[in-house]
Amino acid sequence: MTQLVTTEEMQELDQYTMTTIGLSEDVLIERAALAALDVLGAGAYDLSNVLVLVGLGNNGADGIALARLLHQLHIPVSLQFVGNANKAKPAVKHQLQIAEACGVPRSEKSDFKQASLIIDAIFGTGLNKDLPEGLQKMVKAANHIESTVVALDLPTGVNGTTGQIMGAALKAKTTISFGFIKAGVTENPGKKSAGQVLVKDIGIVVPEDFQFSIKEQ
Ligand SMILES: NC(=O)C1=CN([C@@H]2O[C@H](COP(=O)(O)OP(=O)(O)OC[C@H]3O[C@@H](n4cnc5c(N)ncnc54)[C@H](O)[C@@H]3O)[C@@H](O)[C@H]2O)[C@H](O)CC1
Ligand SMILES: [K+]
Repeated sequence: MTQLVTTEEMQELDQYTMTTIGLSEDVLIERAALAALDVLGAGAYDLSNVLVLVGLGNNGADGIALARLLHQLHIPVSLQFVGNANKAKPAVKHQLQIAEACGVPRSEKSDFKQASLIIDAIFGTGLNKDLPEGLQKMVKAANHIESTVVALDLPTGVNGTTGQIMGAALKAKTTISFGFIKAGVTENPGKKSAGQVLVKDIGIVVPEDFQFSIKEQ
């Protein structure tokens, strides 16, 4: 049986786990990164030159933590910020500090064609409007050269609740859903962007009396 969630429900469960249960944001980010590493390590992906694209929110924090884990395993990886890193959330800046201390390489403007695998850690459940023009162009360029993309939590550009495309959406080979599968990757057009959808437990706790809006399938 699969329980689907809306992005609002996922955010509520994230908050409950952090504020009521007391699992810290950094622990959830680390578990998300370890869960993604588990998928990447299963042998189905070319890890010869991994490019991690990171946004300014916690989806980006997941990506930076994953880049650090890959680097520590001597896998060739580089981090590229999408957006102004100075405007990033504290959790992102903290992960960046750790990654830099571990020597994770940064790239300003990567050549997607050189990457054997792109990790999409730009937007997750926090996407709340159409992608900025510049990012839409980048997404269309990456889709055009058919880069292999693994999306963390949601493919960037897909509305996690409705499955609508917010201007443009990265086309992923695999989407690694943290905690629960978001409804948006089960409905077209979002479903077409998500590729194979996996779900990985990262320790999210559901309150006894929590009412899911989507019936379990
Ligand atoms: N919340 C948690 O405890 C955990 C979340 N995890 C991961 O984090 C994302 C959700 O993170 P959040 O910071 O809420 O949002 P995003 O990273 O998806 O988005 C970043 C940020 O960007 C702003 N924004 C939204 N839409 C746009 C837009 N079109 N243009 C520009 N900027 C935009 C908005 O302010 C967002 O906050 C979740 O998917 C998980 O991957 C951890 O895995 C676990 C803990
Ligand atoms: K993403």
